[in-house]
Amino acid sequence: MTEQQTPIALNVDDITVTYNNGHTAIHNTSFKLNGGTICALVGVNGSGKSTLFKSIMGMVKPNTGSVTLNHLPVTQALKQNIIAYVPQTEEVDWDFPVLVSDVVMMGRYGRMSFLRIPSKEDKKQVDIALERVNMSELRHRQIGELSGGQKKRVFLARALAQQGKVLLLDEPFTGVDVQTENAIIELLKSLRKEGHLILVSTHNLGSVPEFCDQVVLFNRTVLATGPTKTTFTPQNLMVTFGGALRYLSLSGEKLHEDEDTRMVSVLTDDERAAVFYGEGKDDSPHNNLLHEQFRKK
Ligand SMILES: Nc1ncnc2c1ncn2[C@@H]1O[C@H](COP(=O)(O)OP(=O)(O)OP(=O)(O)O)[C@@H](O)[C@H]1O
Repeated sequence: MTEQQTPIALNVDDITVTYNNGHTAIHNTSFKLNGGTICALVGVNGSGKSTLFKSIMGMVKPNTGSVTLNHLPVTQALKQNIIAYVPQTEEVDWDFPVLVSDVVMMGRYGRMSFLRIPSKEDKKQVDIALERVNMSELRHRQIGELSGGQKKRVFLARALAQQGKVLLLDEPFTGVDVQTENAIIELLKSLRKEGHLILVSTHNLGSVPEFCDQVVLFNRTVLATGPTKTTFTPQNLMVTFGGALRYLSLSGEKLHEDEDTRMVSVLTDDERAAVFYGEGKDDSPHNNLLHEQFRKK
C-alpha cells in the first residue's frame, strides 16, 4: 500500500508515563483518532498534555501501554515521516543563529540523505510551506528576530514541509493575535479537508467548537473523548476544570440537536465565543487560569 492509500489512524493504548523523579504525569490513557479530523486536547496547566504529545512522538517512553500510527510503532512511523510535531514556543532555543527558511528545511531532513543536500523537491516543499503560513517574505530573517506569532507560523511551516499526515500542535495559539489565530485555524481546516489528522492542545476554549470536530478532555488521563457536539459540554468541562467553570457560552453550530440544550447557549456568528466564570473567591490555579482567559477577551 502506498503512503497516500494508507488510512490515517492514531491509537493511544493505555499508556502510563512516570518521569525519573517518580512523578506519574499521565496514566491509563487511551483514545483513537482517524484522518480528516481536528481534535482538541483540553486540560488545565500541568495536566500532562505536553507529556502526551512527547509520548506520541517517542520523545518520552511510556512505562506501560503503546502508541501506534497507522498500526506502526512510533519509531517506524517517525522514519516514514508520517508525523510532525509543533512544540510549545518555550521549548525552542530561539538564540540559535538560523534563518527562517533553514528551520522550515529541517522538516525535510527525514527525507534527505545523510549529506543533507536539499533536492529541487525539498526546496519546492519549503516554498509551499512558507507560502501557506504567509511567511515567504521573512524567509531570510534570523528566527530569533521574529515575533511570537511569526515563530509559531515558522514551526507550523516546518511541520507542513515534512508532509506528515499526522500533526501534533502544542498550544499554537498562545501569544498570537486574533488575526494569526484565525489564519492558523483556516489552515488547519484545509489540512483536515486534505485528510490530515490534527491533534491540537489549546487553552482557548471558546474557539474549540469553531474548528475542532473531536475533543479529548484530559487531566492526567482521558476524562471524556468523542465528537465536540456531544463531548464538549459544560458538564464535562466542569469536571475537567475542577468545578471552577461556572457558566459557558459557545459559538458555532448547535451543540445539541435534541431538545436538551442544558447550559449551552448558541451565539450569533458575529459574537465572539465567550467563556464566563463565576465571581467566587476560589484562588485555585484552575480558577486563575479561567479568569486569565476571561481577561484576554
Ligand atoms: N521532564 C520531567 N520530569 C519530571 N516531571 C515532569 C517533566 N516534564 C513534565 N513534568 C511534570 O509532569 C506534569 C505534566 O506536565 P506537562 O508539561 O505534560 O503538562 P501540560 O498539561 O502540558 O501543562 P501546560 O498546560 O502548563 O503546558 C507536571 O506536573 C510537570 O511538572
